[in-house]
Amino acid sequence: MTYALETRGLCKRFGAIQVTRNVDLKVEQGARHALIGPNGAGKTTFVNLCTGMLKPSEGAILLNGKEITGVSPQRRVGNGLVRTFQINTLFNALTVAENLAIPTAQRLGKSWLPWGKTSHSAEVVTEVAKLLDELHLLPLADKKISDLAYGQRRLVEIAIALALKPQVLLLDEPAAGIPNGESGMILDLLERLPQDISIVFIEHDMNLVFRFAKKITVLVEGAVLTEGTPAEIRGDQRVRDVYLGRRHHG
Ligand SMILES: Nc1ncnc2c1ncn2[C@@H]1O[C@H](COP(=O)(O)OP(=O)(O)OP(=O)(O)O)[C@@H](O)[C@H]1O
Repeated sequence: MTYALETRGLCKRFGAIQVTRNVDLKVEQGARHALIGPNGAGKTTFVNLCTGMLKPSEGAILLNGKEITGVSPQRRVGNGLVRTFQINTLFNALTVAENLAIPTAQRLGKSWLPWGKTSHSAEVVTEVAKLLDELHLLPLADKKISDLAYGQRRLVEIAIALALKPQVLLLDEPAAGIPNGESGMILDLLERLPQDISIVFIEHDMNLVFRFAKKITVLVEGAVLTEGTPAEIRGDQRVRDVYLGRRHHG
């Protein structure tokens, strides 16, 4: 079986500190795969290893069966492995459509200067409108990022990653900072994503995790504690112990 994304024996050490321990993760095609674990479990480090922002100390990363361990972060994006960007990478003075035009133009190999109307490419404009429509975000198209509510900015972040046409999308805490009870707007968007995109997401909002994930991997102290379906993870006493703050010894 060829996995959309796979890691084999992935390890990361910062000097004497081992942050990722022998992680074998298999992300199936079209997955809705959550990576959970307490603070400091190594989730963000794992994502950074997958995207190439960090170099592993040992192990291999495969995208659709092809090893990408030594491939640059930019080429990984070109190969279809995309992560969400943090909010502070949005251009506040530009509109939502203009923010989306930048990665769309990049993917289509066109230049895009929002302030130079003559450089507007019809293809970019059409693609942006199509994406906004698919995500039900057309009403936000002409709003400046600075005028959006926090949760809406998080939606734009995901849209920007989608503009790069990912095969594997890594979402780093899509609902972080969104007030309790409002994460529904993120779930609505996630549920509208094309089924053929394989999604790996880190999230602390367990409500969102249990509603969206089909498979959950639990990381503790840099290693995989266990993985399974939401029902299996919900019923696992070791997972409960970890979240209640008791150390795991088995
Ligand atoms: N550059 C670094 N040098 C040394 N230690 C690091 C470095 N980056 C991360 N760590 C350590 O690695 C551990 C895992 O951090 P990481 O941010 O990956 O965890 P996390 O599971 O994403 O946590 P959180 O849920 O709080 O975001 C932490 O103890 C952190 O202090």
